[in-house]
Amino acid sequence: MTGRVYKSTGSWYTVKTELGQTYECRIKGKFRLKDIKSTNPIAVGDFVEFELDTKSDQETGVINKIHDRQNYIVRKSVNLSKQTHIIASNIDQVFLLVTIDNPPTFTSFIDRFLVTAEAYDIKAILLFNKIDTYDNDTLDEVRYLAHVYRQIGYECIGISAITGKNIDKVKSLMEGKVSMFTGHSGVGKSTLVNAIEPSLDLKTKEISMQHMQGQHTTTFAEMFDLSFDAKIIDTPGIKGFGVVDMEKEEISDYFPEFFKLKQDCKFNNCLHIEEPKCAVKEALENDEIAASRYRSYVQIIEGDEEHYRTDNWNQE
Ligand SMILES: Nc1nc2c(ncn2[C@@H]2O[C@H](COP(=O)(O)OP(=O)(O)OP(=O)(O)O)[C@@H](O)[C@H]2O)c(=O)[nH]1
Ligand SMILES: [Zn+2]
Repeated sequence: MTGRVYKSTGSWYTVKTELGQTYECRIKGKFRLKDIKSTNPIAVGDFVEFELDTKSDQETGVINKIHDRQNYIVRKSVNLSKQTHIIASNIDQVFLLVTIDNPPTFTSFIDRFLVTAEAYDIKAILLFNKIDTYDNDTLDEVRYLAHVYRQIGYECIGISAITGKNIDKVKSLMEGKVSMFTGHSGVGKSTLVNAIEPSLDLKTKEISMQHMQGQHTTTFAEMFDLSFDAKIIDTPGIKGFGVVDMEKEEISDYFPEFFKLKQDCKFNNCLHIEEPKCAVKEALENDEIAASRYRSYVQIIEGDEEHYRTDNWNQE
């Protein structure tokens, strides 16, 4: 039978068939995946083949095949260096919640997120939340940022998880798809998910607090079916959106507006930093590329993590 993994607790996987039946499944014997050094062979979101285990009293299943993944997000495993933990797979889109203040979301953070989404090959959408609280200047800032990111090709929506403004738009984007939500603590992720599906009580907060208190709770991603043909993957206790190792040379490929210009740079291995006749820098000088995007790019290239975290320059 074919099914999809909704939950994993280490040795057992909750698998749901197309008909909506769920089975607790195990993996039989050694299960290796080529090319991925992973601590877990099967992740939430995976499509798998399984057989019912007739020997046991309860109806359980044995997974014997995993379908190729469209994409997947990973976390570095704490103990085993070079090994990664696959958090979830086959994700159609990820929504980044952005607030201008309370808490502030800087463009450096947005751009890091977008680079990661590009590297993972997952569609990213920006949701500017709490617009019910903004004065005119702050709304101008939202409009400016939305303009910058729309120009690059990212969908941007101003929303309020409290008043319900544009929640219908978010819901219609979610139809027929698997979505994730991310953003700084306090941007309104729980409030938004609650506005989208009031009956769904995600455990995000509870579990991440246990996590912080140092209890040995291992947290796992989980997929939920919503009432309107949409799925959400919740990743309790997992900060951010995973990590991708990138070579310096490939970073600009994940800035779509830079990538488009790359062929016009004099050097085909141009890093768009010091090189002469660089199409990206020319575009920057002509205001065809946002200065904040270029700054984010340079920060990532320099790998200046400390600077990135403490950075609080204003978005223009
Ligand atoms: N005015 C207003 N307040 C909001 C909105 N969305 C969320 N909030 C408030 O912002 C605070 C944080 O919201 P949460 O939904 O808990 O934020 P979160 O992103 O889930 O936070 P973490 O669980 O820490 O990651 C709460 O007090 C919410 O009521 C909004 O659209 N407008
Ligand atoms: Zn260049």
